Amino acid sequence: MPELKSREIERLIRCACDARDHAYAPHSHFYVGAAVLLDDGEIITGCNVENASYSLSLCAERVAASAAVAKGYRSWRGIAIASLGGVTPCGACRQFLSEFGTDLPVVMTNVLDGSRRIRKLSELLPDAFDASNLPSHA
Ligand SMILES: O=c1ccn([C@H]2C[C@H](O)[C@@H](CO)O2)c(=O)[nH]1
Ligand SMILES: [Zn+2]
Repeated sequence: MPELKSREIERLIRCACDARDHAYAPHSHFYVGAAVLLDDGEIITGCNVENASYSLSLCAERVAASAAVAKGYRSWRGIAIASLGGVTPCGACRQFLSEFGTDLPVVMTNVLDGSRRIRKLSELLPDAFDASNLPSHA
């Protein structure tokens, strides 16, 4: 994928794997890390944060994305997700991420063997709901 250089992908994956070490997942025991690459090369990470009231749990992707926004960064070059099996983001996260760009490259890594798949967010969520669907949109 032209937008990300291979050394950037490796760095992003490493950060997502490191963030996964902080995952708080005492209920599912499914540990996930995510890392967002910013335009200036900085990387911001997140992990899943579960709750005894299950539906309050936060996915790693949304934690990382929100942390980036909270630091003032809304323009990203890519996101990596590290998990057992290299899972794809859930539907809620696809929608959440699409707010900030449908072209975003999503790197999904299996922590067991380092294998990865890369897809554009628009491939994972075609025809996303966006602001143009709102009545207030000009
Ligand atoms: O892409 C994914 C898929 C799942 N999870 C989390 C949510 C929950 O804490 C646990 C099990 O679904 O994994 C993520 O963080 N990202
Ligand atoms: Zn999710």
